[in-house]
Amino acid sequence: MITLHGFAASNYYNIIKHTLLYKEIPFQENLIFTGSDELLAVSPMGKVPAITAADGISLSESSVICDFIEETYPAIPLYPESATERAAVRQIMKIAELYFELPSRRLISYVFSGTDAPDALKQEVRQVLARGIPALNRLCHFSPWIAGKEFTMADIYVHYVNAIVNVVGSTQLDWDVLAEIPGMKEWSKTMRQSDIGQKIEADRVASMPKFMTHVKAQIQATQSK
Ligand SMILES: N[C@@H](CCC(=O)N[C@@H](CS)C(=O)NCC(=O)O)C(=O)O
Repeated sequence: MITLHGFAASNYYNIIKHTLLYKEIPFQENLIFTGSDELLAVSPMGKVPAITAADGISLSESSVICDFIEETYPAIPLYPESATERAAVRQIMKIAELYFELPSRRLISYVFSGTDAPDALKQEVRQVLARGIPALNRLCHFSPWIAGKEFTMADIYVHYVNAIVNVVGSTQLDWDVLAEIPGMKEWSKTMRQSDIGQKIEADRVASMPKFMTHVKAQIQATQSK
């Protein structure tokens, strides 16, 4: 059975969890926070998520894990059959990661600590998001799914990317970023209201107290160095 390592407050973790649930693949969850040797043993960069597959091999990096899961468990597919359409799905995922998730993530420590990020940093983040928005506008269909008629890995991926974009936009940038992409908010609502979306959100909310205790301990440890 697959073991999913990490914690339910992580949006990347939830990409993999949603994928496993959607594809009806049995798995167990192993709660590990960042900064532990246990995590380094399964994730060379010490990042969440990681999985240990049925054959004992461990993998990290969410897009790599997504591809591995798809190739190993093709019965309920999350990528189209045609190579061109598969690439289009991956293009949406990559652009969302590079120009939506990663710039927003630069402000996440300020969200957790409840402090205001420096203006220069906010400006840098705004500039990248401002290029990501028209790119996603060009690529996303919402007809009804993000890449078109079929529900794909891009729907799962972008939904959890948006979790970070949303919280950073509202608390640090005073910017409703998703409202800039017509159709995105309605599609987000559908994703949130799905059975799996609701289960993952409930698990995330339940995990928050333990996670915040861990984050505060990390902040204190950094400050006392
Ligand atoms: N590129 C990685 C990013 C994963 C990531 O940044 N995970 C966060 C948790 S949401 C993490 O482990 N942060 C700790 C760190 O960056 O050291 C992936 O796609 O899986």
